[in-house]
Amino acid sequence: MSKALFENITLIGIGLIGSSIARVVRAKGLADHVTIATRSAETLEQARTLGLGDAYFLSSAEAVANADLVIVSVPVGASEAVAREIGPHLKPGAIVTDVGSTKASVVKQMQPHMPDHVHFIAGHPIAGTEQSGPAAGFAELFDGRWCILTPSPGTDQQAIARLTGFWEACGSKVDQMDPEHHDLVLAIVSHLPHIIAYNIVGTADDLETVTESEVIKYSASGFRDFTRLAASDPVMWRDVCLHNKDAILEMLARFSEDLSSLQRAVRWGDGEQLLDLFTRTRGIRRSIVEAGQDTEAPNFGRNAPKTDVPGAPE
Ligand SMILES: NC(=O)C1=CN([C@@H]2O[C@H](COP(=O)(O)OP(=O)(O)OC[C@H]3O[C@@H](n4cnc5c(N)ncnc54)[C@H](O)[C@@H]3O)[C@@H](O)[C@H]2O)C=CC1
Ligand SMILES: O=C(O)C(=O)Cc1ccc(O)cc1
Repeated sequence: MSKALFENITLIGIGLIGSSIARVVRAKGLADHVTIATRSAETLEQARTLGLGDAYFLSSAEAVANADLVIVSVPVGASEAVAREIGPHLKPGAIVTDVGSTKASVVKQMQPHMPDHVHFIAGHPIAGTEQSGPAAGFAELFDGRWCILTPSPGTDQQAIARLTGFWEACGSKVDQMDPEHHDLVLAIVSHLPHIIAYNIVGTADDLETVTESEVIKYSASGFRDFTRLAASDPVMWRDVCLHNKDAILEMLARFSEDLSSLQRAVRWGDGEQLLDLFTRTRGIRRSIVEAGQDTEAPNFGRNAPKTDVPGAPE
C-alpha cells in the first residue's frame, strides 16, 4: 500500500528548502507525483539533473493545475508575485503553504490571491543552513526541527491536520502561532543573529585595511561562527529585513540598549555586571544543550556546492 500523503505535490522554488522537501518526499514516498517549478531555466535544469521531481515547469501557473499540495519556497519578497500567478489555476480543495522566514508579510502578500476553494496555511520550517540552491538540500534537514504554522482564524481544521501530518512525516515537530507573534520570536532568535553576524564581519572587513591580513590569520572560532551566518543568501536576508522591519527594529532597539549597558560596564570596569551576565548566558547555553536543543546547523561543515547564485539574472 502507498504511504503517500498527497497524490500530487507541486514545489515552487527549488533552492535549499524546496530541494530538501523534494528529497524527503522522494525518500519517504510522501507523494505519488512531484512537480517542480522555478523561474530560472538553469535552476530547473539542475533540479532535473538531480532527479528531484517527476515534471518540471518554468510556469508556476501550469505547475499547480493538478496539485493537492503546493509549497512555495522562494525569497519572501517574491511571495505576492507567485500567489498572483498561481491563484487562478489552483484546484478546488488544494492546500497552499510556504516556508518563508517571515510570516505576517507573507500572509498579507499571498492570502488576497487565494480563491475561496483552496486552503492557505502559511508555514516556516525552522531548519536551514547558510547554503542555497538545489544542490545544497538534503532529506534530513527537517529531522527533529520545529515547523511553525500560522493559519488564519477559521482555516479548515482538516487541512491544518493534513499539513501538520506532512511536516511530521518530513521529521519535524509542528507548532501553531499567529503570524505577528512568529515574527517577534524569530526576530530575536534568527533575524537579529544574522544581522549581527553580517555587521561584525563587515566591521572586521573594514578594519582589515588597517590590520592587513590579521583578521583572517588570527580569526578564532567565535569569529568563524559569525562568518558562517554572514555567508547566508544575500537576497533571502535582504527580503527578511525588508519584510519583518518592525519586529527587527524593535529587537535591535532593545539589543542596542543592552549593548550600551555592556559597553558602560567595560568602560567603568564593572566586573560584577560582566560576571553576572556571562554566568547567566552560560547557563542558558547549558540548558539548551541539556534539553537536546543545540541548534547548530545539521550540515555544518558540509561543503555543498553553491549552484544558485543569488541575485544573478534568471
Ligand atoms: N535558507 C534557510 O536556511 C531557510 C530559508 N527559509 C525560507 O525559505 C525560502 C527559500 O529559501 P532557500 O531555499 O534558502 O533559498 P534559495 O535561494 O536556495 O532558493 C530560492 C529559490 O526560489 C526561486 N525563485 C526566486 N524567485 C522566484 C519566483 N518569483 N518564482 C519562482 N521561483 C523563484 C529561485 O530560483 C530558487 O530556486 C525563503 O523564503 C527563506 O526565507 C526558511 C527556513 C530556512
Ligand atoms: O544556518 C543557520 O544557522 C540558520 O539559522 C538557518 C535558518 C535560516 C533562516 C530561517 O528562517 C531558519 C533557519
